[in-house]
Amino acid sequence: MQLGADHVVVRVPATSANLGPGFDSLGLALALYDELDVRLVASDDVVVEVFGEGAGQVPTGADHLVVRALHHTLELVGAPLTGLRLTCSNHVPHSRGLGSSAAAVVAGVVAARALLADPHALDADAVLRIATEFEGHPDNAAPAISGGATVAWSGPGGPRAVGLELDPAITATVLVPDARLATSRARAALPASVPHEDAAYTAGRAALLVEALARRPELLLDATDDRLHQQYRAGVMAASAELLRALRAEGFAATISGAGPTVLVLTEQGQVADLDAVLAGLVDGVAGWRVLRPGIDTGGARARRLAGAPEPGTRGGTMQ
Ligand SMILES: Nc1ncnc2c1ncn2[C@@H]1O[C@H](COP(=O)(O)OP(=O)(O)OP(=O)(O)O)[C@@H](O)[C@H]1O
Ligand SMILES: N[C@@H](CCO)C(=O)O
Repeated sequence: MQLGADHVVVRVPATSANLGPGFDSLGLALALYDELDVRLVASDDVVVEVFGEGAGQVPTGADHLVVRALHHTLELVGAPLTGLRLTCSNHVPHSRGLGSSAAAVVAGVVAARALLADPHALDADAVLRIATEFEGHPDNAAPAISGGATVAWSGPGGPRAVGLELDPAITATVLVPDARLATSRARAALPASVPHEDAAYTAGRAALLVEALARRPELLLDATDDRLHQQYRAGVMAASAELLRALRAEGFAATISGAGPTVLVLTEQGQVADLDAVLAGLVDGVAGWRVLRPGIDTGGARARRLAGAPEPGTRGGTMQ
């Protein structure tokens, strides 16, 4: 496969995975973005500049996660590997449960796709498959690719995802602590098995959540309850677990976002003032917490060619 462009820009959203009972399957894209500028250079050099989240912390050479995903994708389709200059303007907080690693990987894959002479060689399923190789589970990558709310699953043919209906009244509030937690550490806190009763309880809530998201937001509190992961992770994110408990006791559909420690609260637009009043007593002025209300992203990852061959449609792709 030949390259068809030498300069692309990419925008990819943050994501919140699990949404309570949908462990490793449900996810929601948030309008908080990493923006990247990728230029191929004539040498083999890889130079990465990072502004915002991750600056001074992530690698700045070929081992940068975006570059690894980009090179891996080019290699998969038999395209030549060249040096590049990558500039990242990041707004997705790292290691907080907002899908920063999935955003980086999806950005690398869609950037590689946009560089190809035939970007249609990789459809949205292929992007999800490659991203899942890096992530290990598809729940963040799926909404990062398509936007909106998604349910993702893996079968014999690899990972797949479908978009879910989302009531436009649903609003996402994210409570982001300063404290970081690596996904690997949160996953290590999970037990090898859970009681059948808890699995059945959680499966029922996940099914209900699909309806609550689509048409019945008044059911979000019940629908976001989980017994598979949050209780086991409380020990590695005590402050988030306590905030979650307090918000749910007040009637708000709070969940741990992804592997934590960010807390996601889903409300109807009309409940936002009530939520803010409760948050004023819980986190406002408490050192180390940021309250964000980013809106829900509906477009997913986008890549745009700035030079090279004629520009084909290089959106992150829609899923069936
Ligand atoms: N934009 C980025 N550029 C380079 N590396 C990144 C980027 N974003 C994340 N990473 C790498 O991924 C790590 C965070 O991944 P991790 O899976 O632990 O958390 P997360 O993806 O932010 O949260 P979650 O998976 O729970 O939503 C960072 O420490 C960094 O090494
Ligand atoms: N489903 C994943 C999301 C974080 O990557 C977890 O909770 O571990």
